[in-house]
Amino acid sequence: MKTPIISLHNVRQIFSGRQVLSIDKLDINHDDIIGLAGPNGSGKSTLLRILAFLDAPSSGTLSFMGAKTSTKPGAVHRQVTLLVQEPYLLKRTVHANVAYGLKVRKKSDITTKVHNALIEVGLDPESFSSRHWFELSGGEAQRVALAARLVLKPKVLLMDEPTASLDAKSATLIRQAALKARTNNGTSLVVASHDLDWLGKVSDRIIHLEHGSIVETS
Ligand SMILES: Nc1ncnc2c1ncn2[C@@H]1O[C@H](COP(=O)(O)OP(=O)(O)OP(=O)(O)O)[C@@H](O)[C@H]1O
Repeated sequence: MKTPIISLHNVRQIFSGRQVLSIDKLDINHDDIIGLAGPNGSGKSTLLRILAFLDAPSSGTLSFMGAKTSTKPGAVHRQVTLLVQEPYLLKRTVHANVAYGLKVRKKSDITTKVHNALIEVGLDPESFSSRHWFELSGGEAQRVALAARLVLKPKVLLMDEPTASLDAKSATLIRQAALKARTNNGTSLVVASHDLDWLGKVSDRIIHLEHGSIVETS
């Protein structure tokens, strides 16, 4: 069995003296698609931020590819990415948004890669590449933000409520793009959502959180 990409052991998160997360063990393996379900305040976003190495837990250990780490080293930074519920877009065109990470990493064939990433999320490159951030609907902006992450072919993509306030068609397109990322690039996914029907269609297993603890895995 391969080393998990991310492992959590006895992780606790305490905010203002209150424990909001308590996970004894959780492994994110290669090719996993894990759903996170649970009521408001059950700890889904808190867990995603820890898995993204954005917040260090109050206690417990966190490993990336078998090596213990609490901070976000450069290698992790490039390979683990979190798509938040209301993603920030650069105040530029769609093309510039999706190309940004590729330029920072000095990648080649940027135009082709941006073109393909937009197709993956169901946005026609001809009509969307030159549009500005303010000319997009909420669902389109969400998909541009997803394209900007998928184009970097991360090892792990974490998504917090990616379909909240989206219509059924956009939700389906996001699901298809997530599944394609695993098939084409071997990306593992962890997705928090209140839409259990959508989550069931995309996930291999669903972890149910309540009061910060895993109460069921289905
Ligand atoms: N920075 C913070 N400081 C203090 N408390 C926090 C902080 N962030 C989250 N919390 C608390 O931690 C608990 C878990 O919050 P979290 O956002 O992880 O839940 P969630 O399952 O993602 O909820 P939702 O479904 O509403 O998005 C909540 O009680 C919340 O109030």
